[in-house]
Amino acid sequence: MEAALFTAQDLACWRAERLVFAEISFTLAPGEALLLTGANGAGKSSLLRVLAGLLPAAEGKLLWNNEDALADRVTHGARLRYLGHQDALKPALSAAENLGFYARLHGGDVPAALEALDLLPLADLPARVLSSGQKRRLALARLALAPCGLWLLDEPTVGLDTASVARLGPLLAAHRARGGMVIAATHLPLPLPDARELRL
Ligand SMILES: Nc1ncnc2c1ncn2[C@@H]1O[C@H](COP(=O)(O)OP(=O)(O)OP(=O)(O)O)[C@@H](O)[C@H]1O
Repeated sequence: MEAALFTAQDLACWRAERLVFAEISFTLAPGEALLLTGANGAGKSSLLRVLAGLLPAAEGKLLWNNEDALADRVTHGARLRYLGHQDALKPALSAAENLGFYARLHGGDVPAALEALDLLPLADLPARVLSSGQKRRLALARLALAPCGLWLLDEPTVGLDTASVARLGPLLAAHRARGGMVIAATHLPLPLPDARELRL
């Protein structure tokens, strides 16, 4: 078995003076995937934000290669892609322009990333006219831009039709095949074979 690359040790999180979760620990090796499941309000989104370094943990540690993952937050931010509930799109920019913004941040080829989510026919439309499923696909197209170590995905398939969920399969598989890790919060089935489950 490969050595752990990303490790969470005894994480706890408070929100609005309520303990949302405690004693959350896991390890992920290159290529592995973890599904976060649990009832509404169990803390899946909060945990993803903690793992992204966007929300401070009340307790616990995050390690990358056995070193403090958050010692340098810019480095941590650069090795992951975080996709929250919101699609983070500028309504007035076209689909291609929205993705171009992320391509300038992360690198990668915009037409190829649009193609990966079957969005080329919509490339020139302003994001405001896209349907909710098309907007979600455009958010997901950021994953197809440039490789990175860890994908943190919050309900990635909400609003997607069956064909679009299927398109996500090869994207996730290619990321894992090159050693990328995935942590996804979901209430829906995801094309992530052999993923472990962490129930909150
Ligand atoms: N910004 C916030 N301020 C205060 N409390 C919050 C905030 N965001 C979330 N919470 C609370 O933290 C708890 C966990 O919320 P979170 O969104 O992490 O759950 P979740 O498991 O992702 O839920 P869902 O399945 O509904 O998406 C909830 O009780 C929620 O009310």
